Amino acid sequence: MTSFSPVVEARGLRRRYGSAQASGFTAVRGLDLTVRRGELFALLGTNGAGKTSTMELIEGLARPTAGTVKVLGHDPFRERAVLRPRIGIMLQEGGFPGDLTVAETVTGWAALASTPRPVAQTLDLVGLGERAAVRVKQLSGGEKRRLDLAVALVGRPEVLFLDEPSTGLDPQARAAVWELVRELRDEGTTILLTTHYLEEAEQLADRLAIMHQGRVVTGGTVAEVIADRPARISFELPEQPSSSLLPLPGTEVRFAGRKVTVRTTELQRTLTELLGWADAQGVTLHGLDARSATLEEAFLAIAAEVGAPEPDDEPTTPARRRGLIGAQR
Ligand SMILES: Nc1ncnc2c1ncn2[C@@H]1O[C@H](COP(=O)(O)OP(=O)(O)OP(=O)(O)O)[C@@H](O)[C@H]1O
Repeated sequence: MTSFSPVVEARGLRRRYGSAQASGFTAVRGLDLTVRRGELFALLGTNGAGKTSTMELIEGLARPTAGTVKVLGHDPFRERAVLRPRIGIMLQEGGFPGDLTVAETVTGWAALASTPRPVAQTLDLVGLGERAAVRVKQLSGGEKRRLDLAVALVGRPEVLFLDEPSTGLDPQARAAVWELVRELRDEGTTILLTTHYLEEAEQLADRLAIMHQGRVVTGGTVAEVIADRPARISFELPEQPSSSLLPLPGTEVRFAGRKVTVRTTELQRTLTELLGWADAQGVTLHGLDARSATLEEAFLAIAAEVGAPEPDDEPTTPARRRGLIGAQR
């Protein structure tokens, strides 16, 4: 495998729970995903979109119903023993024995690695240094989450899989986890994480994909994902305007009293036209604000646009028709 080969490459992945009959459910429906060496890739999606089901296939914890997945050039399910020392996995629930202490738990996992981090250093990294002697069953929810992260990190993995790493953490602990994840990426670790926090993806991800109903609906950098979404300009006029007064072709203009909101896919051009109009009219645009779409707006629009789940054999969604699927580069 060359340094240009992807670290994770999934093609046409499918995962079906239960039987092939009507009682079964296909949670992953032909998913393509590429994670490059050294990048931090975030997998986002609505509840039940299939993120965890996908992660488990990539982690080698389950076998795909169809399609292929390679991690560091290996089949993660069949070549688990080869991959195990090179990857770190943080599951949604670590489920470690409650009677062991924090230090004993991490020491046990360190023993499986060829060049582990020192246990004390690992616990300090995740903010559990003071809790080393505490039994796992006595940890708070947030502390358990940090123990899950410590176990994933202790083997100095080349690739780190983090399933909702900051869920259940208070804002301070979440910021600390983000900082740690950033440091690990900067040291060269490839990271694939799932999250419900769009801010987390915006802050951390080099690239991301948004899943819905078992498929990747859109992907790319944050800027690429939001590029298709209309930007918004808002301002207030001194008196209630009439729509004919605002010559802004190709935009959607809404009036609420004196307040005006303009949605446009060409922010610079519309803003130039608007300012030219205001200048010519001698009008002051109070509280003028112009901003690109946010990731949250893109996410909500995707969730709203894609309709009810299709039958398994019907691979057509509005998003697929728009050519968005597989857009991640
Ligand atoms: N063991 C199972 N048997 C049957 N269906 C399952 C099983 N596990 C998951 N599912 C279903 O597969 C779908 C995808 O679940 P998954 O946990 O992968 O989604 P997710 O994107 O991780 O969701 P969340 O954001 O809520 O954690 C859901 O509809 C879920 O009910």
